[in-house]
Amino acid sequence: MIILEAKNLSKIYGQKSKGVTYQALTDLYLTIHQGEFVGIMGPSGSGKTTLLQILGTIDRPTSGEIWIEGQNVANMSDDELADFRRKRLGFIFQEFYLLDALTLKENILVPLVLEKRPIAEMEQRVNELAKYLGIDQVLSHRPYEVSGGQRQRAAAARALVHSPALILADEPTGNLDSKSAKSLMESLVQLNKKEQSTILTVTHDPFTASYCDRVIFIKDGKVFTEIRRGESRQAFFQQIMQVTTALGGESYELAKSRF
Ligand SMILES: Nc1ncnc2c1ncn2[C@@H]1O[C@H](COP(=O)(O)OP(=O)(O)OP(=O)(O)O)[C@@H](O)[C@H]1O
Repeated sequence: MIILEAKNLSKIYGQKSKGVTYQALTDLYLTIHQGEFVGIMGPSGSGKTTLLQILGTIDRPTSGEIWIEGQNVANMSDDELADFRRKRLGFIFQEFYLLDALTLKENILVPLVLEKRPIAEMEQRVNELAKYLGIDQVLSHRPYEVSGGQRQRAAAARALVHSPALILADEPTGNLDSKSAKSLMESLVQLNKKEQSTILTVTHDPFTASYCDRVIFIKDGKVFTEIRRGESRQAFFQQIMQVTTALGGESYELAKSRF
């Protein structure tokens, strides 16, 4: 089943009347199926964050269509979008955006409370996710009382708690050390398999991307190429490195040493 379909997507920043415009996305097409774990990579400035924000309905495209679960979100009003975003999407950012005044458990519960779900159901769901993500022992702690890796696991649990149609992540491992990054990605893969959740993540890190089923490379606001993972994650990592090198950009010597 197709969860997300973007057609002919373009984004122009700035105002034509002022003569200062920048075309960040050009006629981009993208299809994501249910249960897929997809990475988006590309050089700095290629349009990755712009794409994620538009797919996440945080920003609007200049033209084109975005269908999520069969609904054209580009046609929705701001109020409809806010409702749709809250109910059907989940977000994980590089900065964890947890509320310091709340415990991890309360932070994770926020999306369910907003949906007014029954308390017993909420408890069960949070405990189940926390166990999967290995944070069940620290649920009563506040964000500043746990490690960065645990904070990001809590943020992942919050993104998943209401079983959204699509989870959008922007550099989820960007603030994590390599060990925490590895275990976060392993947990996300496990959850993705178990819950058939659909995850789309922007990353500049080939190691993080190697956990995805498919990686789409963006260049100059268009899809440059895409590659799919076979049996071996290590072989996929090498492929990702090759495309990244072909596209130009940073050196990833450090990433290599993580296997
Ligand atoms: N609000 C804005 N107004 C004008 N130009 C913008 C705006 N936001 C982004 N851009 C430009 O659009 C292009 C794409 O930006 P975007 O942040 O999507 O790239 P990116 O691939 O995520 O880059 P990075 O890897 O460095 O985060 C860049 O050239 C950027 O300068």
